[in-house]
Amino acid sequence: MPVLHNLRLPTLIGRLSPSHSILSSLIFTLLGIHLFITWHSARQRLRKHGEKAPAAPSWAPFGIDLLATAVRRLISNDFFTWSRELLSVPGRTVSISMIGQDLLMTDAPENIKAVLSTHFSDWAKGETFHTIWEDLMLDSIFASDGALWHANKDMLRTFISKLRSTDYDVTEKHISQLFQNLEDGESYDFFDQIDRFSLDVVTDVFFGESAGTLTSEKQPVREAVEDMYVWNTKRVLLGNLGPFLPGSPKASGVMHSYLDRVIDKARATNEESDPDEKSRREDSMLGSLLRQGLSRKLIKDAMLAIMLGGKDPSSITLVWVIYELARQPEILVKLREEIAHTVGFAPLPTPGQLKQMPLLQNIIKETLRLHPPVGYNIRVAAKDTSLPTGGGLDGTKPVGVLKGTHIITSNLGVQRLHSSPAPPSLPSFDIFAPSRWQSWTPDLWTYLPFNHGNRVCLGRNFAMMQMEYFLCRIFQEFESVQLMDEEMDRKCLYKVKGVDGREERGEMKIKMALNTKPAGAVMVKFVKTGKRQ
Ligand code: HEM
Repeated sequence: MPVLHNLRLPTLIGRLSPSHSILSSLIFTLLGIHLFITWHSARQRLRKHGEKAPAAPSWAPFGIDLLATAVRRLISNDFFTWSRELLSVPGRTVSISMIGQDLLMTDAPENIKAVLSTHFSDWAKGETFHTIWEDLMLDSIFASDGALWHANKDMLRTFISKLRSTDYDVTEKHISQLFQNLEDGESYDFFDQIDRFSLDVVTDVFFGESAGTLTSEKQPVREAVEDMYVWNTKRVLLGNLGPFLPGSPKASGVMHSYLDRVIDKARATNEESDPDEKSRREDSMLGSLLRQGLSRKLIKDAMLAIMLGGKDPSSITLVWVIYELARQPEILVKLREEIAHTVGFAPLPTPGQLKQMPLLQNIIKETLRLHPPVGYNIRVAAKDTSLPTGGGLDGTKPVGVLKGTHIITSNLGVQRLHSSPAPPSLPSFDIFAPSRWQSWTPDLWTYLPFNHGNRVCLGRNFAMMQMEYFLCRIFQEFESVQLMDEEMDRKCLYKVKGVDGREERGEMKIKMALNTKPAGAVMVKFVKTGKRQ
């Protein structure tokens, strides 16, 4: 080693024999020819399908600067603003070249439609995504393609798509627990509470046994899921290099031992003392899968789909509803009037009554528009293909896409930037205004919180029922909700630089960790009737 260390490269080359020099020149020439042919044939293949999308500006070799910016903006919860800046090009589609890989990003409705629907079979979740998320998702529906995805979908659809009357009873049981947690006049991190509520409900409904997080101090499962969301989202940004970074074996272990415990308990507790409870357990998804004699692995795939799909997105939507209503209390006053007229404050709402509450429906629609929990989707091209628009100088030509190229479609972007100009009577698309829905119907592909196409959310009816029921119940119980701005400020959640350079309170930032959610704790205090503070 010390000998080699003392040799400089020119000295080393000078000492090579003539036959070695010829050989190395030959190798370099062949390598150069190979690279040229690969580049040329890729260009030809690309041209067959369309033009290039404009490139995101970059100055460093191999787009290292873009990677650094992506990671920095991700960590500072500023990814949405960055993606918006990048997408302000005529065709709303950019090509981002980082560490030797091309990534496309788009919020053009035509392109989103092509990826999710009209060219569905050209796109997949892909092997990279599967490998990165395997420690959390196994082979569940969220990480599978092709025949495996079809099998997962057929299995889950039976259980998720139809609502049962007992779902309301289970929801009510956990709402009562949540109210007990909230009514002591303290302030709470609302996401923490609502996320526990959602997990307890979905596990109770689909596994026949609640995770019981609303009543426990420690939250190992939720913390493990969050750890994996945050770390794996960063790995996803590295594209094909992401799988080379380690996963989170500890967090994954916590998750899997929880699932094992639930399965073992469900197998063991066939002799339930309460006959109603016993039959509800047997009717649950887990009860049914166990009766079918499916392998533990397949059962876990299904349980993970329920836990991941059923917990975060509904919790995120509800925390944004509460955040927005606390900032616009006049909307909450109107909502309570609607509740008073339709249900009253004492009886439990029926499914029919919930559907007859236009303001409640519009509040949910508007929240899902402004704050979609699945703000971005990622896919990879399964073959050479094209996107209908975004290529060429004016951004109107089809974009050619080579097999293996990843694409990020931005639901957040398209839902805040309607393709046609907003009528002057409508508020800006960046503002929370449920009233816009009284006179506005978006085009199909500009509003897709549950996605459209083949991979549309299987749990959307369940989610809508949960959110409608929850919001009606909480505002039957509580008259108002206050944002604890000072507590949030202390945690430095959403400070921005004001005009005079001093920090002031801005909009809550958006954190991207698989899903898109408030970057900081939404600290709230709920106030009961007659207890206004
Ligand atoms: C506000 C609540 C919800 C929103 C906004 C939402 C949104 C979405 C979106 C955008 C997708 C597509 C993801 C992708 O293509 O990668 C999806 C898929 C899915 N969702 Fe939801 N979801 C919600 C609630 C739920 C609930 C409560 C469940 C189950 C109980 C659920 C189960 C699923 C499943 C199983 C899929 C996979 C569909 C497939 O890949 O074929 N979701 N959801």
